[in-house]
Amino acid sequence: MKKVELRNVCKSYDGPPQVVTNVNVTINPGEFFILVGPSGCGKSTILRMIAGLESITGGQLLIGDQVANSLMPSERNLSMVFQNYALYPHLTVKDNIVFGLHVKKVPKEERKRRCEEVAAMLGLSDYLNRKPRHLSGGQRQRVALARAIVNESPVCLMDEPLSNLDAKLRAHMRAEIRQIQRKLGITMIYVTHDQMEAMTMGDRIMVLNKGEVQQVGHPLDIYNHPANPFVATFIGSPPMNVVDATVAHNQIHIEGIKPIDIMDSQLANKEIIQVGIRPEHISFASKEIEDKRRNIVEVVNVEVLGNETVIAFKLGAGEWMAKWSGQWRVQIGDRIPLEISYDAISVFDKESNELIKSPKVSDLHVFEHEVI
Ligand SMILES: Nc1ncnc2c1ncn2[C@@H]1O[C@H](COP(=O)(O)OP(=O)(O)OP(=O)(O)O)[C@@H](O)[C@H]1O
Repeated sequence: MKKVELRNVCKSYDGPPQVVTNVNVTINPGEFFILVGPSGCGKSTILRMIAGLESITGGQLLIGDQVANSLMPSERNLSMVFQNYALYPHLTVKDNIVFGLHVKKVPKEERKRRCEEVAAMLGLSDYLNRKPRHLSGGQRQRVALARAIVNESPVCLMDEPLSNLDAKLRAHMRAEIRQIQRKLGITMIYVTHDQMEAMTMGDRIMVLNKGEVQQVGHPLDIYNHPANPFVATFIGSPPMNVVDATVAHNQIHIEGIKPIDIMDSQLANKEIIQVGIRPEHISFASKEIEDKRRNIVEVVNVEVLGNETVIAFKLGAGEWMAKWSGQWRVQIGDRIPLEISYDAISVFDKESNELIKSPKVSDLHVFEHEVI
């Protein structure tokens, strides 16, 4: 286990513009840390700088307590799993797994022991004499993982390792990678563009956009308190609905719905704001709800996801989405009553984009530790 620290790390290829700007973060020993963001935001570049496959143009990289900027990749004591697995096609699974140990001149008996151990852990024991072309995508992915683990490096880097797998296998491998990382206690730095993967796997997530860090935090903290509208709409599916609004007479005015009463003083001195609301925080407004809080909207699309229903509806000049648990018989063209309450919304500053107010989280369930 080792920590990895980036201090003001920057990267530009052949002069401006910078593709990575002033990244500051300390990744703790044994942590599962995720870099997530849209295509081209600089995730792979950061990972490759940590691996030593790309030079660092500014700032400092520390691995453990050692400044690593100018160390060769082989001197950094890291293992790496790439998107395309990068297996040697002419070598068997066994030889692929122990290739790095061979290079490091680990004795033969030790190589055999470690290979068998890791193969058993990943369900590869029956395939050790096969060539990669005779394996399925998931099995190849496991070989790449085995090759990274067998090195017993304290830090492992993964660049979109699951993107070539089908949805079911991807979900399975997510859990498997997470369990192995826990078991071995390695520090994991994992790149993905998939916010769901980031939410489900990471101890902490770093959200990037255009080479800049938007927010670093625990998945639920980011979900509940996104630092700005970019993070709010990137994390969560369907994304948070975000719209410009005005503040007047102690009410928030949003085009297409009735004014929302402001219940605290957080918005004093604001005239223009951005309001966000997660689809699951838009509620169905029953008849008992007073008229000034009921909004009748027109449904433009319905997606039934088993025990959840996603409803898209017109709002002002745009479209919003609501997500309700349970099964709802709603049709395109129906007019349905909704409530958007002050407690449910997020508010962002219009100029700085910073979060001013988060919704009240009412459905956080906490298990107390039980002694049996
Ligand atoms: N060798 C290179 N020369 C010039 N620009 C590059 C080079 N490699 C990457 N870039 C640019 O750097 C930026 C960040 O690329 P990077 O591959 O790190 O993004 P990413 O977030 O990993 O994207 P993706 O999810 O699509 O892999 C992009 O704008 C890309 O075009």
